[in-house]
Amino acid sequence: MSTVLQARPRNFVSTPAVERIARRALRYLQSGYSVHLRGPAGTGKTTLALHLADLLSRPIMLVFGDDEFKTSDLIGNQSGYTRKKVVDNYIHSVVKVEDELRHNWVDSRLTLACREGFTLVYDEFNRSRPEVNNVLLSALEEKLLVLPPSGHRPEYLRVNPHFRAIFTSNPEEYAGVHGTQDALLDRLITIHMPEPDELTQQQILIQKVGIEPADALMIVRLVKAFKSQMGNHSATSLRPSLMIANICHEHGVAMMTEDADFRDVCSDVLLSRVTNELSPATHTLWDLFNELTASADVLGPESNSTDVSPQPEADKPVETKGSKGKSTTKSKAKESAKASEEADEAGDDSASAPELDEIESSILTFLTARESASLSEIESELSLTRFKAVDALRSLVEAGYLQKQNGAGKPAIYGLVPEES
Ligand SMILES: Nc1ncnc2c1ncn2[C@@H]1O[C@H](COP(=O)(O)OP(=O)(O)OP(=O)(O)O)[C@@H](O)[C@H]1O
Repeated sequence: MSTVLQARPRNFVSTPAVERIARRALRYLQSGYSVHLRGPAGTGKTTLALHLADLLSRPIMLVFGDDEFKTSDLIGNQSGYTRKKVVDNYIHSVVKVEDELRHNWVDSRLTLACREGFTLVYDEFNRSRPEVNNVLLSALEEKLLVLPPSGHRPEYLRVNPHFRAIFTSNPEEYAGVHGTQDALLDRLITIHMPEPDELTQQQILIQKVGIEPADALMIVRLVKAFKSQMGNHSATSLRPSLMIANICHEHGVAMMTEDADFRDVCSDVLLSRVTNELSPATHTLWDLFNELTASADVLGPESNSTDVSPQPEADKPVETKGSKGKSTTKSKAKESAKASEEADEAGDDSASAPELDEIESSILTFLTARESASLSEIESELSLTRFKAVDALRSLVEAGYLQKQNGAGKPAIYGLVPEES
């Protein structure tokens, strides 16, 4: 017996890139064509296929390609017998016995889908041997499914007009994958599924795992950078990113490149996937951790001042932390106002107060209300990208508005520079 699947992919993430592919595929399906989603492992083909099948609002038959498959696994087979015995004893001296033995035919998923007009999702169909899939050729083109000869039922099944098929496949260079007959490809509309873009991967991590946008972005970038440096193009970074995010989220591991547990999780997930030698791969990963740590490591105490991105002279505060000790944010504001008044009186532009851009001002306003926050919190509250947040925080720390506190193994916290007593 075949079970009908009512699939509603949970947390399906639809970003503009996903939406575009989905719209294209849906258009073809609505016009009566079958669609083939092809791409490397982990690009979201199965998820999209089920989403599309769900959009078609018909029951779904899900089949997974398998090298061991026989045609009967697709269309059905004879299963057991029905015996019919008629004993006719109408005239007591004559007994007529009719004994009939019939094979029972059981539809498999393709036959059921064709008969009832369901949507067939044939996942990784090229893992089945090509000759097994031949039965699809007439079903897709002539809309006739050819069944094995039998004296008790028709050998041709007219395909229900609602029947649609969505195929997914990995490229042929993958292990365990067969070539596909041109005749079948010719009947399908093939859409190439590339690696999901950064935004899609980030959104999938946020929605499926429930982590902060900044953490999701950092993991996606780390995995992507590692994969590209290792020259690994056979799989996407989505699955390993999801694994790392899930494990860290469930076990309370700080998603920070300087955290030892985080590094362990990433190493276990990522290094097991590389075909390169382990030692250089480990070095590459460690270099990436350090690079990312450095890029998120906004200017700390004065000792890091060489790290500061240069600012135009006129924008620099009148008093810097290094020259006259720490000033408070409030007193800085007063200083700025005073400096600006003096400058107005003297007609001198050079002493004007440091100008804050929109992002810096919004961070200051946010921290005035919150007192302190981590980089991730600032990013997500103010919807900033990591680079914009880091740049703005660096400027604010350098200008003496903010201070950064590094906690061992915990995210750095930014807060207003306290009032001088
Ligand atoms: N649009 C999406 N929304 C939510 N989750 C997604 C989306 N796309 C992919 N995923 C998630 O990414 C992971 C990989 O997706 P999926 O299994 O669909 O990829 P695939 O291309 O079929 O991989 P394979 O070729 O290895 O079978 C899954 O955990 C899936 O839930």
